[in-house]
Amino acid sequence: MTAVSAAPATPPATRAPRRVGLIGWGAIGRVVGTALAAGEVPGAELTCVVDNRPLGDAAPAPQLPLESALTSCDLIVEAAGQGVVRAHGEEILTAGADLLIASTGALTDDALTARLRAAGPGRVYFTGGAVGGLDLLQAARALGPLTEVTLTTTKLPATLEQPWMDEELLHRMRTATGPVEVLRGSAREIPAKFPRSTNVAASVALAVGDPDAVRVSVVADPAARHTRHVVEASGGHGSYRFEVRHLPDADTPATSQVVPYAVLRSLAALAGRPGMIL
Ligand SMILES: NC(=O)C1=CN([C@@H]2O[C@H](COP(=O)(O)OP(=O)(O)OC[C@H]3O[C@@H](n4cnc5c(N)ncnc54)[C@H](O)[C@@H]3O)[C@@H](O)[C@H]2O)C=CC1
Ligand SMILES: O=C([O-])CC(=O)C(=O)O
Repeated sequence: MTAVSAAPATPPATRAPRRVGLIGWGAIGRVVGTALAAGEVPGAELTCVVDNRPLGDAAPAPQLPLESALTSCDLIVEAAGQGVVRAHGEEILTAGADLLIASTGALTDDALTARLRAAGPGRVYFTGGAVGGLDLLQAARALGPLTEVTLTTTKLPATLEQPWMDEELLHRMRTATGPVEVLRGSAREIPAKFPRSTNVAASVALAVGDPDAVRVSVVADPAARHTRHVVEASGGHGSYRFEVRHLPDADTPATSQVVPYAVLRSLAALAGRPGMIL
């Protein structure tokens, strides 16, 4: 028998860690930034934090203006609001950094979406955030159109109050003793009406490929200890239903506690963690 000489061992591919800049040191950003700084996402390190409030020494990395962050980071995480995506998304991608977006509601603007998808060399990504099943909906869409897509979001009334609401609606929400439908519309309309509370509608729209095809109902419920999102979709090839109930963040109850962990999961995938469910 002839011995087969072993080929020289190939060292595992080593990649430089992703240098992450985090925009927004709020309910999402604090959890994401703290975990990154503690080394909990192998292959990614927190390089800086951008926020329009002075953070003092609250963050575990230097607070920088966005322009400086873009010279030291190759991945920017937006956890600040839809306005940041609108104002800076293209600038970030053009500077060569990848961009992971939490405020998907900004993407109901087709012109902005087209500009972000065309911009580069940085690449744009979206986190699934508070809603599940988006991967499967995106896969199912390849089989044929999804004809009936609905999202029902139920939250505590105070998290849904908006400056455009009239006294009658605010009174109805504040005095509700059970669930009250606050607004119904398409996933193009709703995220602009509740910019901090219904990005999930835009995320579902991104998955099914059409914000006008997703019908959304926003419900205020004074008994909603958990924020609830129910996504239902059907097509010629099957039907789908995903329901999630999340504890809200204690200080920012518009945001569910799970959202920063969804962002961390997205970051792990972008950092190349093996074994991820994609
Ligand atoms: N995709 C999803 O499922 C979800 C998305 N979101 C999005 O994430 C955003 C952030 O959520 P939270 O952390 O709960 O909000 P938050 O209000 O707790 O924190 C936002 C942080 O961003 C900072 N900020 C605001 N505007 C800024 C600007 N122009 N430049 C720099 N910093 C700025 C604020 O000072 C604050 O520190 C929400 O506004 C919402 O659009 C929130 C929850 C779920
Ligand atoms: O955190 C949630 O449950 C959803 C949310 O705020 C959003 O979609 O903007």
